[in-house]
Amino acid sequence: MAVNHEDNKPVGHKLYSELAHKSLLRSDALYKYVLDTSVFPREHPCLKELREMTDKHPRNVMSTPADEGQLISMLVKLINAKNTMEIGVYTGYSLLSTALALPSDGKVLALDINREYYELGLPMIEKAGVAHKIDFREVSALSFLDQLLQDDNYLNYHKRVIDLVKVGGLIGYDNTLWTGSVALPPDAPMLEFIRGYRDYVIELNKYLAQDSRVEICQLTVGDGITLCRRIS
Ligand SMILES: C[S@@+](CC[C@H](N)C(=O)[O-])C[C@H]1O[C@@H](n2cnc3c(N)ncnc32)[C@H](O)[C@@H]1O
Repeated sequence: MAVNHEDNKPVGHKLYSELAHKSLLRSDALYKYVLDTSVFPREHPCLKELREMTDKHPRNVMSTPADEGQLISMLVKLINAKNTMEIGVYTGYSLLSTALALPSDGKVLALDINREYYELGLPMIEKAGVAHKIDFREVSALSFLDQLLQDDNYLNYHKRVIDLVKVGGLIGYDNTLWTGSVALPPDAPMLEFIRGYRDYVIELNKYLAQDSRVEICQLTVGDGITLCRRIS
């Protein structure tokens, strides 16, 4: 749900087509400035190719934006990550960002229920010379992580993933502001797919805020990313 911040009225999905991006930064000109100045000039050519290919895909709204890919790359390097996991690959923009940022012996376990999406981006991943770092599994992530859980909601991911991350390790949850809908009243008009997942996102955010095992930082990049650094 997009919100016009001047009069605080929801404007539905119109904003996506007008701005052609899903950043929470509601100034088209400012977002373009960020991309043109700091992101695109440094984007790896294979990431650029993957992004441009994905832009033509009918489900391109799912793709990780380039500024978020840049953030992921920086984080992977800052924490000297070696073993990472990506849940939800789509065509692989964040996966390729991660794989490029990892050392040559680094690994990404990449989980998605749809191999076809992954295969769309695979030629660019191979061209970038990082396919050897990726272990792709076509699985439903929760059943892969823990056969016991039935309910595919966001909080259940946290309950599994936290045990897989060492103290000092980092988890990044994407879409935690869910196009801004988390701050709207429940009866506000919003797209069905936004409403359908909104409560799960709110539940995750509340849980993370009180989870003493992690230090958290809510970023307003892309659709909202919550960084969780495991501290105990
Ligand atoms: C928002 S997209 C991910 C975007 C991706 N990180 C990128 O860089 O473009 C969500 C992905 O999650 C996958 N997915 C949905 N439910 C899943 C599940 N239960 N287990 C694994 N993958 C799932 C979808 O097939 C889709 O490719």
